[in-house]
Amino acid sequence: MTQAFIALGTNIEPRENHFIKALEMLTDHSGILIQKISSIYETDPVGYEDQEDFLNMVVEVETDLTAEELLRYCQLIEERLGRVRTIRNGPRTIDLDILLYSQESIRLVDLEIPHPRMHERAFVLVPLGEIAPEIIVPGTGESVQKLLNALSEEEKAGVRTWPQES
Ligand SMILES: Nc1ncnc2c1ncn2[C@@H]1O[C@H](COP(=O)(O)OP(=O)(O)OP(=O)(O)O)[C@@H](O)[C@H]1O
Ligand SMILES: Nc1nc2c(c(=O)[nH]1)N=C(CO)CN2
Repeated sequence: MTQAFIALGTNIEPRENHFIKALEMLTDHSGILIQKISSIYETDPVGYEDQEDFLNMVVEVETDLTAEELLRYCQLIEERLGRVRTIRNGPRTIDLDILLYSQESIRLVDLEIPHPRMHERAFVLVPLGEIAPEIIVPGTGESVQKLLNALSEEEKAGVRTWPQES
């Protein structure tokens, strides 16, 4: 079994429902065992900013799928939940990104692990840091906590616990 981390994001309502359905589909696969689930965070959109806020979270799994098989299954979940690709970085019902697959570095045409943009994204590092602060991100030689500490206060302020207390 291999330890892997998957980031989930959604910014089309019903956002929480998309997370529930995606987690159900991950649970349903006999080759995937969910180990840890982070809190859900509400996050300012990064990249393309003229869109609704996201919900983001990270799950740790143990899997006997290869990294490519895991990618295909994540893409099946995206398809089943009705994801339509329009604008780059634009709105989505659900996005599943494989962040880490054991301590492997993988560079294929359609799969790069560690996820190439994870170390600069507070919406990934905050939930990942909640469940796996000590994990080293291959290629950087740094722990998730260290990468998180390197982000600016402004970047971290774009990631808030959810639901918000009123
Ligand atoms: N680690 C990875 N996890 C998921 N998809 C990946 C990964 N590495 C490469 N990809 C590829 O990225 C392609 C584009 O993914 P997608 O449309 O979800 O991008 P995006 O979510 O808009 O942007 P980003 O990748 O910056 O989060 C997918 O078809 C997939 O093959
Ligand atoms: N806050 C936030 N911003 C994003 C997200 C995301 O999941 N959360 N995903 C993107 C492309 O994958 C682009 N921008």
